[in-house]
Amino acid sequence: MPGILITGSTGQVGGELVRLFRSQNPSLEVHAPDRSQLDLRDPASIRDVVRTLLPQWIINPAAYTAVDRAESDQEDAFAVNAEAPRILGEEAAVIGAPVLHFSTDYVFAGDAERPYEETDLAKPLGVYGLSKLAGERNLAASGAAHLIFRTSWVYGATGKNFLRTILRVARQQPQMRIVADQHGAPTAARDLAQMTATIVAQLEETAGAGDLAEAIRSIQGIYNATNSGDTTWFGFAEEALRLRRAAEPCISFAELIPIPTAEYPTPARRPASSRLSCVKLSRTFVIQMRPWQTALGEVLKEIS
Ligand SMILES: NC(=O)C1=CN([C@@H]2O[C@H](COP(=O)(O)OP(=O)(O)OC[C@H]3O[C@@H](n4cnc5c(N)ncnc54)[C@H](OP(=O)(O)O)[C@@H]3O)[C@@H](O)[C@H]2O)C=CC1
Ligand SMILES: Cc1cn([C@H]2C[C@H](O)[C@@H](COP(=O)(O)OP(=O)(O)O[C@H]3O[C@@H](C)C(=O)[C@@H](O)[C@H]3O)O2)c(=O)[nH]c1=O
Ligand SMILES: [Mg+2]
Repeated sequence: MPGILITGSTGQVGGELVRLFRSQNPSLEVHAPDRSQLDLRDPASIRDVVRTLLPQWIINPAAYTAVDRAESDQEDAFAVNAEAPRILGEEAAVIGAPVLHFSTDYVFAGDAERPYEETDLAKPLGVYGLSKLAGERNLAASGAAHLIFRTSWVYGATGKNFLRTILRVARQQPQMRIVADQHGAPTAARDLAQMTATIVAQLEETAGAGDLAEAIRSIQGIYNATNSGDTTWFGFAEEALRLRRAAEPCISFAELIPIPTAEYPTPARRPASSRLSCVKLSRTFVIQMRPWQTALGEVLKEIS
């Protein structure tokens, strides 16, 4: 039965997308194959799944997201982040299904003094960013109607993310050293899913009985999509612990110590400023993303 194909459903954004689409419209077929049913490192597996399911939409939040590990695992990072979007795009083009894809602020070098716009020059500092940039370009060249959402610093109540690391370690250690000179926008996975569902509904409405892929082509391309406002990793951790302390006054949490990036060496370099301007998104789709603090407060209520 036709419907939506969502990759990466065990991940943060994929999980939220599956939950949201299933709850919004129980009669919609939501196909959410896991890695055992759809291995994105394997082009034959991708082609097989798309040709069998013939979805009306393909949403691809799956990715190789281990930023540091990617430095020594280029092959897998590029297979999942660069080649899979190409193959998905090629198959989507054949069946006329639009592809909604996710990318990252880490495509930028991070030396800009203002928020990056979609047309700014991308110049990744590491393998993860390079592989994601290649994925954007491969999808764009595939012939599929597509939207690429560049987002940043994704977190949720479950999964592997900075917020959950901070909350865990802050109960175990007296002090935590957190970089305070990398700037960006924390973005809730659920807000990205909500945004995606809103856009899908708008586009279906616009297309009406006409061709969905054709309706998308005139606006296809890259869209920055983050919660609004910005902070540093230190500021993000500080706000999370401030809210936690208010909710759990009897528990003692680590003291946070702001440090420069140079004092937190990692295999992959990260951008100093990867703030993204979301003006294009809000103009095109009439979407206003919430402030990151509001989203954080909501997500924290779900974490015990
Ligand atoms: N996390 C972040 O901070 C940011 C993420 N993004 C982008 O947003 C999107 C969503 O990220 P997020 O939800 O956080 O990612 P997660 O790391 O939470 O989830 C990644 C998903 O991809 C799946 N996956 C990875 N490799 C394969 C494979 N070979 N075959 C099949 N599935 C695979 C994982 O499956 P499994 O569980 O089996 O490993 C998992 O379901 C991605 O495109 C990411 O690049 C952009 C900016 C920030
Ligand atoms: C855990 C920890 C991290 N840090 C620093 C390291 C790094 O500079 C920054 C963030 O660390 P993390 O490794 O959690 O986050 P990182 O893996 O860099 O997160 C990135 O993931 C990919 C997928 C993206 O697309 C990006 O938008 C971004 O969210 O915080 C500290 O300073 N102290 C700490 O205790
Ligand atoms: Mg990480």
